[in-house]
Amino acid sequence: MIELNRIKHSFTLGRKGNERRVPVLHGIDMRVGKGEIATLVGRSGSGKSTLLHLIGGFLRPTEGSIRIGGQDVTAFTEGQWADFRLSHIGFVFQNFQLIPGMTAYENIELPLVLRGLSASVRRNRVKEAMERLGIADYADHYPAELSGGQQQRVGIARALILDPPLLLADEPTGSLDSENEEQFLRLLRELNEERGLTLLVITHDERVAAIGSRRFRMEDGLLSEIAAEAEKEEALR
Ligand SMILES: Nc1ncnc2c1ncn2[C@@H]1O[C@H](COP(=O)(O)OP(=O)(O)OP(=O)(O)O)[C@@H](O)[C@H]1O
Repeated sequence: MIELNRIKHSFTLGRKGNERRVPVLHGIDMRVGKGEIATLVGRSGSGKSTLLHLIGGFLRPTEGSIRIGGQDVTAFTEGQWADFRLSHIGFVFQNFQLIPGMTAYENIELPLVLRGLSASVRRNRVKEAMERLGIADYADHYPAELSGGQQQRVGIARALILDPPLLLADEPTGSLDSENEEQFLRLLRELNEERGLTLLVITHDERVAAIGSRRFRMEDGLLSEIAAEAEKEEALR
């Protein structure tokens, strides 16, 4: 589902004429198969979010290539990325990124509007998603009128309303208490089992990292697989 080949990324800092390049990712190879749950840990500033933004098409790699769902997306234009994201990738962030001037219902409906679906199809799908996530009573609430856990569920409903095969999450439980975190992890596992949803989750939290069938670590812009390391140590014993 995700295939990264020799990915390098540098940011350019400073004023024009006096720029300097700051290398952040130094050659990343990563394969995540369909239906896998991948988790990514690593110190602050190690390059985790940069990697996620590359996979989501918000940044372009300085070198290397990216395939998602078998498609080479490396040279996609902005327009191609916008279409591709809508149908292939859902995003969940720590601070939920809901649109404050829209109700919970309208936030979840937005991807369906962008997709040009009819009002009756939209109504049925949003209703079903809200019931599934236990937020049907909050349809008319604005984000500021919802708890953190409820906002997170609205964010997930919006991310998955078009049934994308891949969900990318950046510190999704960072603002949740432990009860909401547990509910959220249960939901991710269910979605993975029921729909074969592929997940890539960045986290600082060991409990979240533990749901990964594939566990990766970023260290100074280099990626390694944790389970593979443990197996290697086992083999050397
Ligand atoms: N737009 C940008 N311009 C310049 N440098 C950037 C930019 N975005 C990130 N960086 C730098 O790239 C490095 C990696 O940042 P990144 O956000 O990927 O780290 P992270 O591992 O996700 O950290 P955290 O866990 O704190 O979110 C950092 O040194 C950061 O300062």
